[in-house]
Amino acid sequence: MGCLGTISYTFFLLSYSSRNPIRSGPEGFQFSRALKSSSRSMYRGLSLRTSMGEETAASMARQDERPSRGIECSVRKVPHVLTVAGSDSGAGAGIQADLKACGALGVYCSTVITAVTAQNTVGVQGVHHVPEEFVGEQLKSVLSDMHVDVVKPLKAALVVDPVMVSTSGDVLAAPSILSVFREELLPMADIVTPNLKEASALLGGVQLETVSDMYSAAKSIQSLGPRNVLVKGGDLPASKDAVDIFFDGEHFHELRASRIKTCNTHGTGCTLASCIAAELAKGSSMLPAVKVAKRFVEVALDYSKDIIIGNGFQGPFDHLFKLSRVCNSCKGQRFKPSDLFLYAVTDSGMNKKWGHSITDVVKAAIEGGATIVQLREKVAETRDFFKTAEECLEMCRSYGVPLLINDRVDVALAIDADGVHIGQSDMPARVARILLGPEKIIGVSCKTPEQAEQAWLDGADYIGCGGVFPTTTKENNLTIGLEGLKTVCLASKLPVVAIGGIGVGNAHSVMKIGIPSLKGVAVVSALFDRECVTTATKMLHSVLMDVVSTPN
Ligand SMILES: Cc1ncc(COP(=O)(O)OP(=O)(O)O)c(N)n1
Ligand SMILES: Cc1nc(C(=O)O)sc1CCOP(=O)(O)O
Ligand SMILES: [Mg+2]
Repeated sequence: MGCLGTISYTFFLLSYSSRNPIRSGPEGFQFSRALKSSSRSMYRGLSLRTSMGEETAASMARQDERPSRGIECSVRKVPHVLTVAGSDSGAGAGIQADLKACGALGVYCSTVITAVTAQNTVGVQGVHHVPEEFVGEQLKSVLSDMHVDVVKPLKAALVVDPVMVSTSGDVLAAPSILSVFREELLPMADIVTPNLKEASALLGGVQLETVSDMYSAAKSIQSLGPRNVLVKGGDLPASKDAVDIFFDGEHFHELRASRIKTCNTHGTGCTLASCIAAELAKGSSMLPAVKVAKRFVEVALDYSKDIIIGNGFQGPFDHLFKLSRVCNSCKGQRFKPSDLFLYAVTDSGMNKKWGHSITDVVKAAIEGGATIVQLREKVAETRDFFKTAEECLEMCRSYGVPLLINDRVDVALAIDADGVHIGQSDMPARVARILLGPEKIIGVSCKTPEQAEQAWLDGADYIGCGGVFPTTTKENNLTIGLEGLKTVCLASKLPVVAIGGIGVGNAHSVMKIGIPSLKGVAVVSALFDRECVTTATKMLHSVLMDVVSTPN
């Protein structure tokens, strides 16, 4: 593919309030003027509303003037990215990548199209530029309607993805674009995300061949004006990992991801920049946004490494790698969040104390109302654990109750259990997902919103959140309290089960926090450190039923 002339860069303009940002970005050299005038007017609009007081009141009044849609509804703000970019008919990059990446990260994305390309996995066959005035018109349409949802804009941010040389080495920009980047865009940017070739071009053609060169490049590019720089080292020769260098003007961060062996890398740059914008839209600060974005791309590539779409050298990947799994669960074939309602976690020490066999306590818990069982054997020999797990699986299957294995992905695989529960120091959830495949249930212990976000990205099905109360069952366990539980439940995109010191005396207070993602409680001693496990489980079940059947 040759130089595409006007398909010369993509940039994203992002302005946001704490919950409701707007991002936009143009693609095309001829578009820079339209962009500049549009962005100037956007900034004017924003600064008006930023000044609070009368202007904010006026903005809110305008919202109140919105025509009724005929339904009573409470207002819920949605993080909102506006992207201004070109269309890719092959749907791996450009606007299509932005839409998919934002959708996958739970962010609304509106679009202004600057060019329409005819392209596929082989290359770009044609480009049709949208006239500058019409690009401006699209911008105006979106912003004049949707800006009213931005009640408290705090600042504007600009993410610049300098699309000049693609990962496949295609030259996408005329040399003249360089001065536009250096003089106009970079000084405005909050972050710029060049790959190695683009970084080299921005710096007048310097050779970038080592990680140490990338550090110097990040520093030099930052001196051109952007607040943050991410030099992407995906093309670094002889590098085992995909190394990127992030520089915020003061500190460097070397971000590493495993290098996925796949040809399906078309659109990784667009996707990374979209994900950064989406995370910023959700209120993240820059470095965490970059980390989530990098991880998203790594996981998406891994999920898509074997897919075949098109006959060319560089295929697209599946941004919505979650979709097939969501659909499966809709069909009820695998995990149901309601299974977390009364989650029984076994303990061999307690069984020994009461002279119970593990199969007996699992049966007793299920007969008392347990909706899912986890075998948590911390001291058993592998051979014994395997045998016990096989017996318990047979028991659980006969009742239609899922059986998960604590920590031991190997044992889960060996007996074909329904899934695993893993903690922050166990096998990484993304690796467990790869080993177990898309159908098995994976739960991850999380104490913070960041861990919950990561669990979601890693392909987990639910999170276990605790310790809600102090417990003697797990040594040195940090207690996060009901407040900590609330914070994680509010942030989690996955269903949550609360754990730690929960029993008949306090289960009510846990479930009453009333956050929809909280689906139940996971319990060890209140079920198994008892003479009669069935009675103990029935009592807890009845407390939980009271909560769900009592109106607020
Ligand atoms: C449902 C549930 N939530 C949390 C945990 C704790 O898992 P982890 O942090 O890995 O600690 P151990 O259980 O392995 O000691 C859990 N097991 N189940
Ligand atoms: C296994 C476990 N994980 C926890 C966490 O906080 O992640 S607390 C815990 C022990 C829960 O036992 P009990 O119900 O007896 O308090
Ligand atoms: Mg564990």
